[in-house]
Amino acid sequence: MTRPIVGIISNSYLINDQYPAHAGGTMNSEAIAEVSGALPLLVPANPQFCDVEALLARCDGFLLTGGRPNVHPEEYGEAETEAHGTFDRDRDSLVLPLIRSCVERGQPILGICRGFQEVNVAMGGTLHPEIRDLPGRMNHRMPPDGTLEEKFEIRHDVTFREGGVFERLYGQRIVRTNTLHGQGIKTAGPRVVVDGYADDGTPEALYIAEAPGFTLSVQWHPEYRAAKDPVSRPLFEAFGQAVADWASGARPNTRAIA
Ligand SMILES: N[C@@H](CCC(=O)NCCCC(=O)O)C(=O)O
Repeated sequence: MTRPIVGIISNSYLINDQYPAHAGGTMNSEAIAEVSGALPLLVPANPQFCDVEALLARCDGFLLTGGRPNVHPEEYGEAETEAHGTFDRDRDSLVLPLIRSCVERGQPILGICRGFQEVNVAMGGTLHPEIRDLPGRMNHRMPPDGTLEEKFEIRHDVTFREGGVFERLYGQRIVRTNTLHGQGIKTAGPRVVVDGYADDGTPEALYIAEAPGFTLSVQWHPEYRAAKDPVSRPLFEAFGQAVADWASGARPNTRAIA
């Protein structure tokens, strides 16, 4: 049987500070291939090379990966400041409409870190430029000079809403996760259900209310040690099931939900 195809949203890099490239972390491909059971296909995140319609037709679901550049504040109606850091306007212009189409059609998406923030912005929410500057918040950024193990170290609890989707997925209300981000959700979009929080109040898990398909997204990085980590594995397995269903031709009844 052919495997379902998951489009992995890439990031733009300069190799050796010179050669422009689209790249995706190997751990994303590993999680999709080995835990979700799908074929990972790297998507150049730039509307110059691919359009939403073609992606929706070719892929069975999308992994909205993490990424250093932040979603541009104009996408949520705010002016750019120095605190907003660097951007990737090409990724913004491809991925935000792609998310809205997937939500409407019921085509599966799994958002991670920047991808989690993109889902909120695509659905009408806003972001804080730097959450560690907010009173009572911890620093959620990775140590700048650490090893990979230190950067992806498990650092805080996430508590899920009682009886919510994530509690049902994990069979428990509290899990422990890594954390590698500077921004965070300020206001949730009208249909964005924040289903889990860190102890300092930072939104960590969400889904889209009344979406016909899989929309679970997380602020942490489940792609790290996805096959072994007990918090990562169930999420990638559930996403794999959703993309397999989509690939088999199963379509959610969007009319009943609208
Ligand atoms: N830029 C956003 C999202 C953070 C994020 O996705 N981090 C992953 C970094 C992966 C990499 O190093 O390329 C924020 O800071 O909140």
